[in-house]
Amino acid sequence: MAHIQILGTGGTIASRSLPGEGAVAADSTEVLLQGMSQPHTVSSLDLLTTGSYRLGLGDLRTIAGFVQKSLAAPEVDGVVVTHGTDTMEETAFLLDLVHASEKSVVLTGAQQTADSPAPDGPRNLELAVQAAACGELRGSGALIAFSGVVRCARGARKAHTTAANPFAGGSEVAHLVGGDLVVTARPLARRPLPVPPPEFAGTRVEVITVYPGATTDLFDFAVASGTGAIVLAGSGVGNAGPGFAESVARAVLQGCQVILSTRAPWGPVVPTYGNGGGTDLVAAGAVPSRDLNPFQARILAALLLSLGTPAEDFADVFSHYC
Ligand SMILES: NC(=O)C[C@H](N)C(=O)O
Repeated sequence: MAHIQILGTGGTIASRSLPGEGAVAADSTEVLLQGMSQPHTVSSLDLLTTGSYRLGLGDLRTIAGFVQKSLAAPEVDGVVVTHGTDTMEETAFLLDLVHASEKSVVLTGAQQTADSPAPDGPRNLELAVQAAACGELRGSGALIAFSGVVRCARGARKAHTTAANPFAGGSEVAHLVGGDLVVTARPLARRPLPVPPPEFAGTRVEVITVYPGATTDLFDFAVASGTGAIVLAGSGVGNAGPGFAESVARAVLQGCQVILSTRAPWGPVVPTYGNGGGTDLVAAGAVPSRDLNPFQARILAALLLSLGTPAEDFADVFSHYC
């Protein structure tokens, strides 16, 4: 029997529909745990009670701090974070980047509110506790457990708005077979980064997407208004239209880091094309995000900036973690 620390942050798993107000996070983790059957002991703490679409980087830092403290407690064998699904991939990836324990941290949530006729929260929470307690999954870092599947935080994204399992990507490490958790893979371990310092909360990293006819106005405005970095969600393997390579070069000269990611949902950034494409964007100083989607690339960039990574080392350090 293991002891699992549950940290609540809200999301649909904790939400109830209020007449005229829509679904709002309301339930404490105590309430989520009522009637849950599992063989492990649990303790719970409510950090936040909010939809994940309202979270800021300061909230992600708070969550990371409590996760770290919980993992360090000798009586705790694993940690579960209940969280909205909208931005779970960001929090999960931050937790993975700073994860420095053999114990697992497992994020879960729900697609149906707690007061819906068929809530999925209780069985997702049971799965998350099972995964956090699973000895075979030790050393796997931050994981997302949802709808019978446990996957790595790195590479996971909310890929469907309403499906029972909205997550795709992120290597699958385990799944349920008739109530048993079958472990199928182990993720690569990377050297953990330090937990976010207070500066993380105020670090600005904007995501700008390209599309046919996109001007550089938003990009240039972000640079002029002092953003620390921009993630450019390019087309395909990482391309952008007229003017972007010049804007990237100007941004980098002014000390704004530029990350080249892709608006395509899957696949790596592979600088290939000239005439303003990825080859020119990288020559202008953009750092390819490889397999990281724009939103996880943004979290890595914000963490590195907040840690005071020197501008001349940024590309190397970023490339090491993407
Ligand atoms: N399914 C969910 O949890 C979505 C919710 N809007 C949230 O991210 O908080």
